[in-house]
Amino acid sequence: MWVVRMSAIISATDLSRHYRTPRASMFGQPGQVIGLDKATFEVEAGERFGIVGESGSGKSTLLRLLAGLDEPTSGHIEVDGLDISRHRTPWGRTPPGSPDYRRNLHGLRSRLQMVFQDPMGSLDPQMRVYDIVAEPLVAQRKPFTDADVHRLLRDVGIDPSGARRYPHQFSGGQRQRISIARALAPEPSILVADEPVSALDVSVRAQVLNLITDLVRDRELTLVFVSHDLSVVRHLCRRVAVMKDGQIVELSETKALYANPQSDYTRRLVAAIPTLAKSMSGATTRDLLTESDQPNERGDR
Ligand SMILES: Nc1ncnc2c1ncn2[C@@H]1O[C@H](COP(=O)(O)OP(=O)(O)OP(=O)(O)O)[C@@H](O)[C@H]1O
Repeated sequence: MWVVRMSAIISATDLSRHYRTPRASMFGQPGQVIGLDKATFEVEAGERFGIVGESGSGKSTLLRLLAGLDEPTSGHIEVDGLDISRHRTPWGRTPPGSPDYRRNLHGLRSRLQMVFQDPMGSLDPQMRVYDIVAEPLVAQRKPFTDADVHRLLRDVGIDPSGARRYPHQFSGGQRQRISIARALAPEPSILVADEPVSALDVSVRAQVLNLITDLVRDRELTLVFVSHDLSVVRHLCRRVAVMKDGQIVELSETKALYANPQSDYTRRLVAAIPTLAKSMSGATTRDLLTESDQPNERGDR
């Protein structure tokens, strides 16, 4: 029998990020906080990969490294064939990158895009929706037309007639749709979603989750989805990494993780976190979407 092994699109080996903290006194030594400690994992192309953990467990630190927004203090990271492992010095400084590194980082911008937790905070309130969605294309000097921007808006369920408006004229759910359109604009191969629904009203969470699921499937994207809520990850992800104190304490197929959590920490997470399904009267995200999801402006909150 042939075993088809998919290729890793993200590969991290012993990836660490230690933060320096200021000296407590004039003669004291600066302290250190471990944001991420020797994380090793791979994400396969086209996979939906979840990262869960309580506040302070290192999820954002890991994401920043994946997105090239920060540099590790040690370890290796490769995203879509691009090595972005430039190390910070122990003094917290970043050495100038080699031309290869800078080229890789530039390449990463079009291959990996992020959707953040708070759509209001991540969208420039002074920019019109059209310019927000086109921004990555302008930054990467990619040619585009009005029709491209309008199609992106339609793809996320926003009527293109709203393209001249500003973010505050939309509801929270719609603003998150606009950030998703912006993330999709450069046609990335990887979408990283950092708690994309936790700032949204419970009634629209399922709609946005289903939108992400559909877009990821239709565009054959790799999804890295971060949440402190295991129930959300359960609906979306094939595998999940559980983080605690900067370490990956468990990494397994989502089903196995729920059926047979290996660590006490994971068991506690599974048992303790209120589930999306429970908070929505037992309906699954898919059920909720099929009931009614044709958002109108300010229709979803
Ligand atoms: N810039 C920084 N300087 C110092 N310590 C930091 C910095 N950023 C993060 N940390 C520390 O690193 C650890 C991991 O933080 P991180 O933000 O990655 O966790 P998280 O799981 O994303 O938490 P949350 O869900 O609250 O965002 C925490 O102890 C945090 O205090």
